[in-house]
Amino acid sequence: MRKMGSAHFSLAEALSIISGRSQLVWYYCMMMLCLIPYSLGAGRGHFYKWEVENLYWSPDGVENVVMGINGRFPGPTIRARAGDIIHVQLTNKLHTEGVVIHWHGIRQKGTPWADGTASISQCPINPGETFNYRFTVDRAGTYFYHGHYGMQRSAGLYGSLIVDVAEGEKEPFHYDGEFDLLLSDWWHESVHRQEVGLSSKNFRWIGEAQSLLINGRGQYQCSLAAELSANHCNLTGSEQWAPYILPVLPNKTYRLRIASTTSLASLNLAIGNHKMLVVEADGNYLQPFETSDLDIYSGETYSVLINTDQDPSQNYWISAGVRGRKPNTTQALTLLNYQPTSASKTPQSPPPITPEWNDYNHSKTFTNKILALDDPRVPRPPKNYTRRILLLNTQNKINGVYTRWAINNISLALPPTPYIGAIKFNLKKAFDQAKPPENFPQDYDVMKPAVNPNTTTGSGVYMFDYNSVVDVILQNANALNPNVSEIHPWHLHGHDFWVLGYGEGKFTPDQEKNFNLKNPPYRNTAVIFPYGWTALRFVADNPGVWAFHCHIEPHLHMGMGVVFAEGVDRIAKIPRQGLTCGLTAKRLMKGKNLG
Ligand SMILES: O=C1O[C@H]([C@@H](O)CO)C(O)=C1O
Repeated sequence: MRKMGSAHFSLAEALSIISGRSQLVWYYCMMMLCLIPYSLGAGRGHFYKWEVENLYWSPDGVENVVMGINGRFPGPTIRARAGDIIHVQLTNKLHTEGVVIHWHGIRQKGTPWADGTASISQCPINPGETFNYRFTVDRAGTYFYHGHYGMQRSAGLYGSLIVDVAEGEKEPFHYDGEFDLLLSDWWHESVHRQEVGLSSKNFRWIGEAQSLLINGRGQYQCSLAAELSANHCNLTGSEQWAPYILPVLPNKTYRLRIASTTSLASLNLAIGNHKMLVVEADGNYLQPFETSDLDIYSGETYSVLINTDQDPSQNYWISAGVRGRKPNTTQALTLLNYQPTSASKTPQSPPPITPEWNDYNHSKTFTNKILALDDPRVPRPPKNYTRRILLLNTQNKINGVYTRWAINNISLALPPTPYIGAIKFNLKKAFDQAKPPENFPQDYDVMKPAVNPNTTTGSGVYMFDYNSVVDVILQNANALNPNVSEIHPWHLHGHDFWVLGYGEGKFTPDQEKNFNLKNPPYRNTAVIFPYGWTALRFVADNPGVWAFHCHIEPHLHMGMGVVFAEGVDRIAKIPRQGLTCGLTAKRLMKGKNLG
């Protein structure tokens, strides 16, 4: 039954996900009772056996070390149907560091211990050890997975996770074929060196990426577009860094599933001569809208439809370039290759030009077009909230020497005991018991550097009443240097939220009257623009402990995140596998039951 890659797994395993009590389940299965849930329509199971290891690889033509899975970079694509059960048996083959994998956009209803966030939902998996991720993919959509320990996502630990509609269900749009595009940025400096630079007394910023990658492939030393110059890439197509080409037939509709797992870059994607119809974001359907270029921030996913209605004797560039930071990285390129035209035919038109990096009006116009589809599958927000918290994002110093990011003047320092165990077993020494602040001083000037940039680290938790409606106002501000405020894409684990609105400057309660309660997009990642605010609403209906953080990897490393928790007392038995560190390990050693 078990082999490398994907396979259906046993009914018993399927059941153990549903109940979280594998031994009992085996017993019941022996009694043949396990047939009942299957006949009631439980999803199909997919079993994957993965090994995470460092590999020599050339993502952009320069040999480097990447964090891969089963000898590949990026990791294998998971493909399932809504309602299916995924079981990834993950073995850590790294030599000297732990690892975890987060299933980005999957809400982990009933399986909060499988969220794959080190210090929050589990202990890092030690070298040589194996952890079983079992969870249900409850909704069709475009997702991805990635490392969530230190900066392992930046090291290349990521892959696509695609969920099709359940058998017999239909998408609200038609397409003839599809491609997955996983976008990332790539540094030649090792992630270990980057982490040291960011955490040292003499702060060293990572700088801009050397390359942008599409499905793990970029070109650093040469250009695909520079046909007549010596700099033209000389490729056979079999290189690890040869572009992932999209072969299409004329007069068809294709779905491109686009996910950004970038460490730092905000991107803009465009296809020469082709418009895109945007239909899905973060696993939720959108009111379709047409665009000639698409902004995508780290942690976001989109589906777009394109019609291959252009001259079929030509090929067309697909390009992705940096937005929101002064770019120092060349565009990523690949080809929309009309069949039977040869893929070696260079497009007639040059690659689309990325809008100016600081043309924020362009980004805001795009963002404001993103609205939920009028469809019962996309939930609408409750009209009122139970609790509202304001989160001020600032860049700070600690003791005048370390550079960090802070939320309401606390910079997140993750503790060694996973919160999920610490809260469930009331281990008060495991993290700061003081409630983290819910707002910031009224007179804080978001347009200027902080008067006193000093901050402290903390590990407190925002605890929400189960089923309460929470509003979060993310407030951006000036960074340490004058006239600098950056883009931050915030990602919430365990939930989707409604994006009720965006605004400029400091949020004031009277702006609530402009909130979109009718058809706000339902997402798991939303951006705050420089000097602006973003208002989110979600229902705290998923028992667990959930990270909410800036998806820019170095920013999270520098403390830009908070921890949310709700209904932890309702969590069924947490598998011991994930709790064998910190104070939960001590509890296990004392022989105390973790149930
Ligand atoms: O966190 C960051 O640090 C640098 C800069 O602010 C200090 O060098 C930068 O561009 C960030 O996004």
